[in-house]
Amino acid sequence: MSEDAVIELQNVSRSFGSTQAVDDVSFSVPRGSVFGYIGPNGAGKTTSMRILATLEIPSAGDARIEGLSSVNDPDRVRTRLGFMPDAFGTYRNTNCAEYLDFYARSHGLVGRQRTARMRWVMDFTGLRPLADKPIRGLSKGMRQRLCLGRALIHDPSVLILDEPAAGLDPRARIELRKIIRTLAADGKTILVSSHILTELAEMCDRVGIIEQGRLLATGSVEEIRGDAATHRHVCIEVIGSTEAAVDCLESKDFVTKLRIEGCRIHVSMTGDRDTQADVLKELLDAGVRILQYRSDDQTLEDVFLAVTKGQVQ
Ligand SMILES: Nc1ncnc2c1ncn2[C@@H]1O[C@H](COP(=O)(O)OP(=O)(O)OP(=O)(O)O)[C@@H](O)[C@H]1O
Repeated sequence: MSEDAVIELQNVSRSFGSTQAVDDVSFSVPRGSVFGYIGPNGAGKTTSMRILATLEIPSAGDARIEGLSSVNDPDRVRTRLGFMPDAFGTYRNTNCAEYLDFYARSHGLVGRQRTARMRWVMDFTGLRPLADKPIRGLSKGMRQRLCLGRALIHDPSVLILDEPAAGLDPRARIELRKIIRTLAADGKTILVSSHILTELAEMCDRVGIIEQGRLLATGSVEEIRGDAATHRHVCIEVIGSTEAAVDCLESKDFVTKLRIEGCRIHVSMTGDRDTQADVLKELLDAGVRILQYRSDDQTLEDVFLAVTKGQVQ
């Protein structure tokens, strides 16, 4: 296990008949951080999360939670792990308090310990006013909170949350984001999947992009933005005439487009971060006086579209 890796997939593969749901995926998540798992429908997110959560056996590779194998040591893994599935079944006449109490008992919590834990979860998730409400009467947002409460009831150190923001309104999403950050600040290690890419950008320390079972990129949002781009957009503001800068830029065949706006030049080019840095050096060497040289930022959606091919299986 790599040092400090609390959640770890090691060359995990899983196939269902001819479908390769997860194909040699490896990544690790250090303690107290949030890792976002992004991918289109059918990419393999749920399958890999279920493998970590001891609910699925990989065809190859291993999944580890705090160094324990989800495959060989599932009982011990379950004590440390809270899993929030993308869909959860409930008994419709059960109320929130009964539901949480059932899971608290299943985890072996007794007496004052169980009462204290129930109280904490109700307060943390904001469910206390709804304690006596039957689950069938809960809104989508409140059901998600209940499901998160269930995952938290035994105070696990690791959380795996499969699409927790799906179907939530904007306010509920913001609240969920805050809850996840609070849990991470409290030392919990969290793996969260989503289609809502901008959500993950703000909530995650690192992200992984998966498509057709293969992990295409991992890193901080900034790193992925930089590495994924094969097209770069730069805005250069010069002092005085733009002529020398334009001459220099036009001599480069990787520069695909120039647009001049007063003393600003908007440049599109093919290449990586090194290319972008080389252009700055060449402009300075050519005597161009540069006031500003900045990337026109890519959104996480742009990155996602650049990295994935839109293939589904
Ligand atoms: N039990 C199963 N039997 C057969 N095929 C399965 C099974 N579970 C998953 N698959 C297939 O494996 C692939 C990956 O599915 P998975 O649910 O892991 O993707 P996902 O990224 O979570 O997708 P979504 O965002 O739509 O939930 C899909 O092609 C799916 O149809």
